[in-house]
Amino acid sequence: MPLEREISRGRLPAAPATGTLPTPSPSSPRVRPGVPVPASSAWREGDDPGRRRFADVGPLDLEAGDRLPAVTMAYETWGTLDPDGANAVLVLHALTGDSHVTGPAAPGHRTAGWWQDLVGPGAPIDTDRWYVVAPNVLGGCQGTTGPASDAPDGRPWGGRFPYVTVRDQVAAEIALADVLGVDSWALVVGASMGGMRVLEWGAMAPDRVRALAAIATTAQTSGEQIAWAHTQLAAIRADAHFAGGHYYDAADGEGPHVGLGIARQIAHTTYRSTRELDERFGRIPQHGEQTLGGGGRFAVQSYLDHHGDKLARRFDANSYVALTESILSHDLGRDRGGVEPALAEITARSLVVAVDSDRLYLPSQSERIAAGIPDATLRTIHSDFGHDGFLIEADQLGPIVTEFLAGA
Ligand SMILES: CC(=O)SCCNC(=O)CCNC(=O)[C@H](O)C(C)(C)COP(=O)(O)OP(=O)(O)OC[C@H]1O[C@@H](n2cnc3c(N)ncnc32)[C@H](O)[C@@H]1OP(=O)(O)O
Ligand SMILES: N[C@@H](CCO)C(=O)O
Repeated sequence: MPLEREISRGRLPAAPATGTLPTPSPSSPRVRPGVPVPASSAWREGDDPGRRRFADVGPLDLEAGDRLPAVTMAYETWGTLDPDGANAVLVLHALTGDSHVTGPAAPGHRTAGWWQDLVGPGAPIDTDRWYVVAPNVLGGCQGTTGPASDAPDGRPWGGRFPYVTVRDQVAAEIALADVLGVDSWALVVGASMGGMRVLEWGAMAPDRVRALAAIATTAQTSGEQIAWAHTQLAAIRADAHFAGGHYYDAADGEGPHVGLGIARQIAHTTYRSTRELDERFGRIPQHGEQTLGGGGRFAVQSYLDHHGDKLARRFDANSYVALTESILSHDLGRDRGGVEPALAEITARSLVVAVDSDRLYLPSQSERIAAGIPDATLRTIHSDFGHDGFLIEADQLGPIVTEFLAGA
């Protein structure tokens, strides 16, 4: 995709005075733990694209020592599970993604699927062939148990939500696979934070992952990645409306939208490349704004304001904190003798994809993964857009995934 120079002309609408925080509101009939969902009951894309399903997967003992007494997983499926169960594909979303991988915007999903060009009928992950499952991550805010869910006392967990690790998130996804009756996945695929879970799937359940694809990710969160995350967490926690995570019942109805927006702005800068920000925006003033002593913004400031505001309207700050902390915890080598020994134990046929301009999840981190997994192929996407290349460069990622799946 060519680098565009288009600058939005519009000013943003004012941020809402009161919060409209998304809260999990499971409304579909629940799947009971241990009761497989018959393939024939899986809803087909187009039937009701906004309808998530929910599975109660029971209690979860967490790595850091706490216990979630009840976990609900929200998920969507496309396609039909073959009678032999051999065609199941698990798609794992990144930090602020959700289960809506593909399909049109619909109630509960304000936008079309985030991997629309990669997953769907006739797409590289062809839902006419594959039974695709996409859960919302543990700790998230799109239907799966997270900080906005009710604790046993009937009030939202809020700041009391326990620390969850990437391994806890995968443990919850393994429990979901049990509920769905999927014994082994033909492919587990994800990028960024989703890629961390992909690797943990390969390490935690090697007999249940026949192939994996880890995209724009790392086997171990680095010091620099922790540093970027730290300032994002600090921005949220410094917002007086955060109140230690106990803001759902705030008397003034306010949430920490400002802090969350700033966190997103920091993050979004790391998601894009130096070259893009310089060539696309450079020093151009935002349309109609005076930057030299006039209190106005450069276009890139307006762009970041836009992305910060947009996330603050659709995401829960407590989930952002919980998921960011899970990223901090990520270390495939923890209690496994180190990263290389852990990678060496992964038996799945593996695809590792780097984005060459990614300055957050560095190509060298993908190289390390590919060098460590015995049966791994490394491919590189060439992009002007940095880390977000995994979302933008479907025309490159698609053929790579198609080729990899051809060997399935
Ligand atoms: C698995 C997952 O990660 S799911 C989550 C994926 N979704 C997100 O991350 C949401 C945030 N969005 C993004 O990160 C990106 O938009 C992507 C990766 C989805 C797509 O990237 P691009 O197509 O390059 O979009 P880009 O970064 O240019 O953003 C476009 C937006 O910026 C706005 N914009 C561009 N320039 C300016 C400006 N000067 N001032 C204000 N707004 C601006 C556009 O109007 C557009 O707004 P809209 O998205 O509300 O329509
Ligand atoms: N845009 C992606 C980047 C993180 O990988 C997200 O928000 O999840």
